[in-house]
Amino acid sequence: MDRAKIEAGVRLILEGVGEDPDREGLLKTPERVAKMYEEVFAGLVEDPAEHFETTFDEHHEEMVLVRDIPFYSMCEHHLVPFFGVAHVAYVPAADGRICGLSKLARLVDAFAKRPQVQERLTSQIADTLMEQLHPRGVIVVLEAEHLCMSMRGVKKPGTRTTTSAVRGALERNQTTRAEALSLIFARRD
Ligand SMILES: Nc1nc2c(ncn2[C@@H]2O[C@H](COP(=O)(O)OP(=O)(O)OP(=O)(O)O)[C@@H](O)[C@H]2O)c(=O)[nH]1
Ligand SMILES: [Zn+2]
Repeated sequence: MDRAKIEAGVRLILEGVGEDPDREGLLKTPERVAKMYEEVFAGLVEDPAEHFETTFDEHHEEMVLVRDIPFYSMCEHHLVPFFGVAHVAYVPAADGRICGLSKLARLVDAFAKRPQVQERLTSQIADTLMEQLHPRGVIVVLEAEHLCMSMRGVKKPGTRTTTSAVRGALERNQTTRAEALSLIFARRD
């Protein structure tokens, strides 16, 4: 990532809004923001497939669901955060492999840490899981609040957007899909 370019851009934004980028409190702001962007856009320089180098041959053919994976992403239209939880479930194939549970959360992060729209983030997680594990099916559900809808524009704080991506057997088999959805949306208390 080109830190100098980000810093120059932030300085221009500060000037653009009528601030003085040379006043004490703002002196290090371009540098801080550049460091922050390196962190929140780290997914741009990461290959999500790398998280699936280690998998296990477990012959488990029932559904695996990791629910409530917190994520933070950046809306590509306004460059403000959208954030919430991801639920990722897959059904391993008969001759298929399972992955470490943490890898599902790493996969979510790899795609969340980019300029995104929620729909694409959801599909990318599902498609990569299909490619890497060749499972019978995958379902990914994301629930998120978009700050571009809360703090500005239409100003509707508290709205949550739910997106889903269903692949493979879960797409075809209504009973398995219903089971996944009832586990995902089961009451938490
Ligand atoms: N589908 C989709 N839309 C998004 C997402 N994040 C933000 N948006 C929307 O992207 C749209 C951009 O619309 P524009 O009309 O180009 O931009 P705008 O004038 O700033 O729109 P307002 O937010 O309505 O003020 C807005 O309706 C946002 O709510 C997302 O993840 N998915
Ligand atoms: Zn936005």
